[in-house]
Amino acid sequence: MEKAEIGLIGLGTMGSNLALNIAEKGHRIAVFNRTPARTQAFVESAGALRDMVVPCGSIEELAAAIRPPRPIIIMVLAGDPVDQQIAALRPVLAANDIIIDAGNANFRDTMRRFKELDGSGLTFIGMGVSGGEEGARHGPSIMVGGTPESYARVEDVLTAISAKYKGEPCAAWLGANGAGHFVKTIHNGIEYADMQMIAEIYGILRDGLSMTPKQIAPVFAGWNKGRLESYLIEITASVLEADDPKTGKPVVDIILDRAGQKGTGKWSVIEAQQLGIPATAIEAAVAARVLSSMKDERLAAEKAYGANTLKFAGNKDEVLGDLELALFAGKIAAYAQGFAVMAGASKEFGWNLPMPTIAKIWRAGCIIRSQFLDTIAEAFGKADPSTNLLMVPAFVEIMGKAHPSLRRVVARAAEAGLPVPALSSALAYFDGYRQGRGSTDLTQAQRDFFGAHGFERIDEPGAHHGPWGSGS
Ligand SMILES: NC(=O)C1=CN([C@@H]2O[C@H](COP(=O)(O)OP(=O)(O)OC[C@H]3O[C@@H](n4cnc5c(N)ncnc54)[C@H](OP(=O)(O)O)[C@@H]3O)[C@@H](O)[C@H]2O)C=CC1
Ligand SMILES: O=C(CO)[C@H](O)[C@H](O)COP(=O)(O)O
Repeated sequence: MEKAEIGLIGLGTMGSNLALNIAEKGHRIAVFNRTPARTQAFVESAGALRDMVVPCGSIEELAAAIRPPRPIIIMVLAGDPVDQQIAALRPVLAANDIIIDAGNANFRDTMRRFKELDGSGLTFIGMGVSGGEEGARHGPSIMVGGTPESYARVEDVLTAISAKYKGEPCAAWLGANGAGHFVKTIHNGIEYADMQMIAEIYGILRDGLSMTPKQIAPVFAGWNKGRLESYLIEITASVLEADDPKTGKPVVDIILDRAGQKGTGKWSVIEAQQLGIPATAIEAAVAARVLSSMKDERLAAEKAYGANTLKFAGNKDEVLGDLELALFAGKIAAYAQGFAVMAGASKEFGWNLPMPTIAKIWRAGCIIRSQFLDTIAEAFGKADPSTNLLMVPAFVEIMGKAHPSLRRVVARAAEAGLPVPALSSALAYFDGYRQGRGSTDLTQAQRDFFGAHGFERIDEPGAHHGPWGSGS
């Protein structure tokens, strides 16, 4: 039988769809899954692409089915399963073969795997893939980390299977070793913030304005025709329209309000903290998921304090206008934070991350795809990529007009007792960022008072101490 050009391990949601996408683009693919029944089911579902797929019952069979040098994609759960698959592959592979981890790996694991494979003759690529099931099948956004030479060897396949934005492939080499997985992690961190802010606006519409899901759906659908146009806003409208076949109720009304998470949001926040870069909207989004998981405690607290019955103040049409602009302003702050974290990591790890390219390959295929990313790509194309998005001229103008709405929404939500942690964090970040003289002069004085840590003066260089005497 004709050898396959590429291999793939892991036929779950992402792997099976990615394999069909690769096959559809004319690349014969050998596949292996730990549980053989899944391989069988995959082959049966391949339809017209069946002839392009070579099912394998073992790793040895997989290696033998591919034409060397063999590129093999690992698409299994992140963490130990990836190490297990690498360990299983090593004895059956030869020099110049390429192992590509395409799952949501922690970039620190990716860095370690690069080191472990160094000198083995094997090439490693850490590759972030976004777009969920549909994206994997018809065109994801692909973020590659590794050497430019190893990318060159798989570039044709990756660009062929990737999403296209006005004909441009949404796949790119972003830097050495862990760069691709780091960028994917921050993509997901931004995704968390985006989703949380949308959920907060939905909460205001539902609880503050007493609107039903069917009434809220067209609001989001309308917003999707303007500056908020994005995949997440689009699916929000679809989700709110959907009914539960069992009860006939809107699906959202029967879904338990306990959000899951697999780790990438948390890693974004940990890395932001490690780098000393504020990512407060992402942090608030992760914390909101954690708080949501404490359902029993929340129910007990509602009993203790009483259910909130306050309504959101203001004329409905004006409020809807404010909510739309507030969401946009919050989104700008969250993206500013995400890009700032990537700029910090780029410096720290010597990646030289191409910010305009990152914005470009996020314009289609991925979960946070939006029109807005085209504006970011254009803005970063004209500015130093380490500039905070809030200081890029195009965004100074946009944010200047949008922040009063964010302020009104956060203030009214606070008065109505409606939690808007990501929106309010975004606002506080913006206000803190644009405040020339803040209030940490007092923090510095306190630190010096109790710990003799010293402070800088506004009128003299050097380290100074306050006149506290032995008050500490
Ligand atoms: N779902 C999504 O929207 C996205 C997911 N990702 C990432 O892609 C990766 C795969 O996710 P997804 O396809 O959703 O996951 P699924 O749960 O659908 O599939 C998991 C796959 O991993 C395999 N697997 C699990 N543990 C092991 C192990 N110890 N050894 C070998 N194989 C193992 C499973 O094999 P078996 O059949 O034997 O259980 C299965 O093929 C993850 O890293 C995920 O974070 C990235 C982008 C989007
Ligand atoms: O990578 C993805 C989307 O881009 C995956 O869907 C991921 O699982 C989302 O993260 P979480 O499960 O933590 O919400």
